[in-house]
Amino acid sequence: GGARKPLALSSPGPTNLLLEQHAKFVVKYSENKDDYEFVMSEFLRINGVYWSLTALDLMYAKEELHKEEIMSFVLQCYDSESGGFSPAHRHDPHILYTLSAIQVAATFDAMDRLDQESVVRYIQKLQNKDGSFSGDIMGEVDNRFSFCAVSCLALLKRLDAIDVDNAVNYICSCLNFDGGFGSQAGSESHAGLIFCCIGVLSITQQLHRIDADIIGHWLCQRQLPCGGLNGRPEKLPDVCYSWWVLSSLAMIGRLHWIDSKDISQFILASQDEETGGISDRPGDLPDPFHTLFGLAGISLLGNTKLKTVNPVFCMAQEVLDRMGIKPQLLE
Ligand SMILES: COc1ccc(S(=O)(=O)N2Cc3cc(-c4ccc(C=O)o4)ccc3N(Cc3cncn3C)C[C@H]2Cc2ccc(O)cc2)cc1
Ligand SMILES: [Zn+2]
Repeated sequence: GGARKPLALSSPGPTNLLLEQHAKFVVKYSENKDDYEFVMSEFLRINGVYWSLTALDLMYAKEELHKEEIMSFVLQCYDSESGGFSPAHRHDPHILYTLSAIQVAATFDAMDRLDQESVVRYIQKLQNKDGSFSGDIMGEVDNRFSFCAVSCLALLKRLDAIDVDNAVNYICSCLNFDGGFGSQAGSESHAGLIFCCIGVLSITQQLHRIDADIIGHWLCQRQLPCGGLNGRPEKLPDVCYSWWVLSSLAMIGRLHWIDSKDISQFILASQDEETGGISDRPGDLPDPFHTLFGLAGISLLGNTKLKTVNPVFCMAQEVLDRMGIKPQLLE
């Protein structure tokens, strides 16, 4: 009980961006296929490919990975019976992995390798009568899956394949009194779900359905004395929340409301000087997931050593420009 003591940064840690070391960390992580963690993390493998590839792309280093090798891995995850993608060969398909597969193909400009019509049908079948989306045939409903579905279809240029109005109405039915969104109607507000719901409204050009000042206020309250951002009140700061909060603020045109110097310092202090990579907070072990979202957050805050990142898709902006995809952003 009682307010947690603010996370005192033991040492300010690294204050400059260790780009070369992060590129090495990400490449090395995806190469050591034998160790225990790598095998045990098979359930997230294709997501790990998206996190690693996008982190490298933002650092102008995506050539470090072999396009053909990765695209053949992605296609091994394709389940031709359902039209969906699994995390690794012979696992069950899920909308989370289908989004990662499409994001990797888009980044490599290899969308023509995908059986696009079947993927569209897979996503179509996941929409429920109330407009919400399930993640797979097990039927669990979550606004994360609405974001995945709408993002996939936007990248496939096939938003016409679902009932967009019903999907938007379901999202709006989940708006909480504090201006935030949770996983389902009535769920507690959470920064990651606010990102997903604002992302759906941005892609469907419906951002006028929310009050940017009220949500912007809730998002700025996520910043702690140590500079880092948390995902909900009373939680510890975490680098990946800097992405969910900053990208949400960017979509609603309120990014200038947050103290960008302090949050940059928190992300830079979460870098690992020995191994490279970024962890969830200073002193913890780095991983590709937090490395991507830390770099994407720093890019959003204007660091020009990194490519411009699109706040909705968390991919290099140049990829969306090449594909002519323009989600709505409030000024
Ligand atoms: C180490 O424990 C976990 C817990 C959840 C997951 S997850 O896949 O459900 N997921 C993404 C996630 C990934 C990692 C991670 C470690 C090594 C790698 C290799 O690339 O990636 C670590 C954490 C993590 N989480 C959990 C988390 C992050 N910050 C706080 N927590 C509790 C997020 C979780 C959910 C998720 C978020 C975004 C997304 O695009 C996909 C999944 C993965 C590992
Ligand atoms: Zn995290």
